[in-house]
Amino acid sequence: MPVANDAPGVDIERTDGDAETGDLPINELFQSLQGEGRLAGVPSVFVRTSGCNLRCWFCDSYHTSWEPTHDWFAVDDVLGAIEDYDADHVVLTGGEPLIHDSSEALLERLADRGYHTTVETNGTVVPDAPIDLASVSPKLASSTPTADRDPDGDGEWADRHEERRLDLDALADLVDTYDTQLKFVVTGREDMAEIERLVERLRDAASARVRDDDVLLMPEGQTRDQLEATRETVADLALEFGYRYTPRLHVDLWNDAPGT
Ligand SMILES: C[S@@+](CC[C@H](N)C(=O)[O-])C[C@H]1O[C@@H](n2cnc3c(N)ncnc32)[C@H](O)[C@@H]1O
Ligand SMILES: Nc1nc2[nH]cc(C(=O)O)c2c(=O)[nH]1
Ligand code: SF4
Ligand SMILES: [Mg+2]
Repeated sequence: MPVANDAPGVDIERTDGDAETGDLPINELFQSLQGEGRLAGVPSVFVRTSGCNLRCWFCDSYHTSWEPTHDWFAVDDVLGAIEDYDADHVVLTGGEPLIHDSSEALLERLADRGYHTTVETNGTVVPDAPIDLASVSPKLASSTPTADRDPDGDGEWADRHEERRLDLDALADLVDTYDTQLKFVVTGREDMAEIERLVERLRDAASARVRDDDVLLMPEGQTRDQLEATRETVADLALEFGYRYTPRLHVDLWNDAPGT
């Protein structure tokens, strides 16, 4: 449900608020099967915040990054909307959910209520909040919106994206603080050298162990047709390098329609 257009099944009051008031900019809130990662297939409520500190050219949530749309909601009301569903798992995603301080308040409240929480994050921000699974997707060089790939113009985000996309200290902190999966969007074999180097550096920097099966390769693709073109290559790379493959179930099932 893009909450900016009437959201089916969710009846919460918009506020006039902003970050100052402790509200959250919400792009959509819906129930689906977790499509990615270790918990793929688990029914979950998804809370998608709006706004991101990066601009991946392939972002499948364009309306939270390149062209953000949202309404503001009080954390209590977001919690109420989640509780309207019969679910044990909540996935907080975006955009980049951890750029909002109020995401921490929401995570605290969800933990108090006994929900299992997954946070989908690009790994550049370390929160101070309880999280059951940190689903960290560090961004590779192949994500950078160079002029030829900028969906929105002439590459004006390329430098900022490049400067911000990897923060080894933040990644090590996340790995040391939370149960973490590292979920790389793979566009082709060219990405593997960077993944191997990053995993090695992270193993040196972090105290916690990073197992090969904590490293997930996810094919790039926003549509079934695009995935069709990348998934077999990426599955073969997972076999070759000994990492885990993750499907994108929601794309296979529903072609990544809004609210899925
Ligand atoms: C939209 S992001 C939101 C969370 C956070 N900003 C991040 O990037 O991890 C959710 C997940 O979708 C992945 N993703 C985004 N666009 C994709 C695409 N075109 N193909 C495959 N995965 C994609 C991201 O890497 C991340 O794992
Ligand atoms: N079904 C489904 N699973 C997902 N896992 C991570 C998602 C995300 O956008 O962060 C996502 C999503 O958008 N839909
Ligand atoms: S970090 Fe996540 S939300 Fe931000 S642009 Fe990249 S994929 Fe989209
Ligand atoms: Mg998604």
